[in-house]
Amino acid sequence: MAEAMLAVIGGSGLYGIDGLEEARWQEVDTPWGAPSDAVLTGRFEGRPIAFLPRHGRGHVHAPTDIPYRANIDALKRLGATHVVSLSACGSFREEMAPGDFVLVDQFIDRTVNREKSFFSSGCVAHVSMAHPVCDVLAVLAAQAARQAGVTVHEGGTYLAMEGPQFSSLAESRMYRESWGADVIGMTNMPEAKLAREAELHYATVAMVTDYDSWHPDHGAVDIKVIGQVLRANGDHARTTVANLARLLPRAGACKAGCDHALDHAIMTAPERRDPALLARLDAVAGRVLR
Ligand SMILES: CSC[C@H]1O[C@H](OP(=O)(O)O)[C@H](O)[C@@H]1O
Ligand SMILES: Nc1ncnc2[nH]cnc12
Repeated sequence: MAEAMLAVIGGSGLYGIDGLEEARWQEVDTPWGAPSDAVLTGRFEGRPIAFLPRHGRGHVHAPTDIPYRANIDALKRLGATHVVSLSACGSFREEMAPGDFVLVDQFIDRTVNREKSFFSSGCVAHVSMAHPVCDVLAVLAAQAARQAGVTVHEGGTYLAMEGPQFSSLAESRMYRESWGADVIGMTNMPEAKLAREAELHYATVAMVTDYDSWHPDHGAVDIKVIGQVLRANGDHARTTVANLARLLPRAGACKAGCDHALDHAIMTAPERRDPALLARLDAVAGRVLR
């Protein structure tokens, strides 16, 4: 089995991490275009780690325009086996309060304007998304966040909306009351789908910044308040990453079978596959295509 390597995708407010040995920002070319930014690589207590700011340094990419495929391909190409997303989110639950972290275990994908798969005509594949999160990685991330002093909620459904505008009050109520969503954000889809196609273990640390717009005592979500919570959360997020890097070597096999998600997924007959598409799939699907 390949040595576990942690990659972190940093969301809003998290554009770098400190304390890496041999730290360097590395440009990575991918067949899917350029990633959001260069990737910060290095070692943490001797263990390899990669960090990619999802919106780019200086927050240049809107949720719709993030190059999700290039990001996942670049991390896989660098040798990552485990990807943790750190993401700001709104909360639909009273008990999931601003400052808390939620280890999401399900997603509802409401995004409509993004490239969602590495596969297409010429190499068709269907992976399972029944259990989109790596249970082993999520448990370790929860432990890492608790060690950092954060209130952690294990399990929750993340609704991914297109954005960039926040939800209306009617949408906020519908997601909360009828759809059973627990948190809301704009970026974890198609990221989680692509990580599964690339056979990466994936988990999300959803950092609650607000109560969206449903809460009678909190009024409408306010970007100024989100910014304040994100700044206050910065140290918790960075300590969680450091703790997780220490815990990761303990990761074993997961129930979702993340690292062999493509075992029976490709439908297109070998002789009918498009060589140009196969070439683009070298990193994400090389294990089953070689
Ligand atoms: C800054 S609030 C809205 C913005 O923050 C979240 O991004 P990320 O998941 O990268 O932390 C949310 O999804 C929106 O893109
Ligand atoms: N309420 C909210 N809706 C969507 N994305 C968010 N990111 C942080 N808070 C959010």
